[in-house]
Amino acid sequence: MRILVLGASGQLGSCLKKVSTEKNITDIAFPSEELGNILDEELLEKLFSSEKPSYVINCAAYTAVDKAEEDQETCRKINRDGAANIAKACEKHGVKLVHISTDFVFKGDVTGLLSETDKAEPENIYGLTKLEGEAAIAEILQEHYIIRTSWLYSEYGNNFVKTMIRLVKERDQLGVIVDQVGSPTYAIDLADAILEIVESRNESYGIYHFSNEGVTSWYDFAKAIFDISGIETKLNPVKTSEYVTKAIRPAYSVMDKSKIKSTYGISIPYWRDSLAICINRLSI
Ligand SMILES: NC(=O)C1=CN([C@@H]2O[C@H](COP(=O)(O)OP(=O)(O)OC[C@H]3O[C@@H](n4cnc5c(N)ncnc54)[C@H](OP(=O)(O)O)[C@@H]3O)[C@@H](O)[C@H]2O)C=CC1
Ligand SMILES: Cc1cn([C@H]2C[C@H](O)[C@@H](COP(=O)(O)OP(=O)(O)O[C@H]3O[C@@H](C)C(=O)[C@@H](O)[C@H]3O)O2)c(=O)[nH]c1=O
Repeated sequence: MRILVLGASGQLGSCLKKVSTEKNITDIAFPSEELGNILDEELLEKLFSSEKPSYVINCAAYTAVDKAEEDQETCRKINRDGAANIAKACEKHGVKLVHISTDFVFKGDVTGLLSETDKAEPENIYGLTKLEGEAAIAEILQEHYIIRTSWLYSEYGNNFVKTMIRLVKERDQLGVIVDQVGSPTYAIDLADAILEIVESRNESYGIYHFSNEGVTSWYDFAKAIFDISGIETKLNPVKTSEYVTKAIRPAYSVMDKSKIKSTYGISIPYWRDSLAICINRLSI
């Protein structure tokens, strides 16, 4: 059962590399962006023909949320058209697709758990193009799993945890938004869940929500990062209205994970426990 990972050099791709090695999964390929450019249909055709995967895991995306507001065209090309190109290749070659999406497809005005069937109404270009990518896949390919996740971090790539640890060295105090609430996700835990789904061969296609257990604000997340790291700093809670960004972010995006847990028997760690593991690995 060969697995092909696209977007392999990003944060989640790197976590998939680490977790697949730990799980002793060897029939898996991680092509570079040069060989696996999702905007190049001919290249994808060659890759699918040579690798002959049973599953593709797509981690490739445009993830610069603020930049996307001014760079709509590129963002849409990657998040919508790129996703469609992969789905077309999967359909042609009889391949199952695991695609990753985001809590930013939601508006963030519901203070309850968001289920897979709740209305998605993105407030920013990144979220909108990710939702368009989901729709394109669903139209082209039946054999798809779309996993929406939120607030991804790990020891790899760019993320909030690494940004906080960098900024604290540069500034004597930090202001972090306290009125945006969600669930952080250790990308290693997500990689583990994705590989469990693939290895289960359970063909319950459709949309799933996955994050770590628990709920927090960006401010409380930052506080936990510094507490666990033993870093003392002056951390100020700020309101969204006081922290100007190009993109609007959901005020409340907490996803219900019962579907993925009951379908695949996945047990999900509490966010603070996974954060401690990540910080421990970062400081090794
Ligand atoms: N990061 C987060 O907080 C969250 C992410 N997600 C979703 O999870 C998935 C993985 O995210 P993450 O690993 O953090 O993101 P990264 O930005 O770390 O990784 C995305 C990768 O895709 C690559 N890429 C961009 N364009 C192409 C292309 N045309 N062909 C092939 N590869 C390309 C990027 O390369 P390059 O760097 O060269 O552009 C990068 O290596 C994405 O679908 C994202 O939308 C969902 C919720 C939260
Ligand atoms: C760096 C920084 C950020 N913030 C705020 C801005 C924002 O509301 C929040 C997180 O900022 P970041 O830019 O790190 O993260 P952001 O890019 O908004 O993260 C999102 O990325 C995309 C890809 C997703 O899919 C989402 O689930 C989510 O993880 O923290 C502060 O308040 N103070 C700071 O010093």
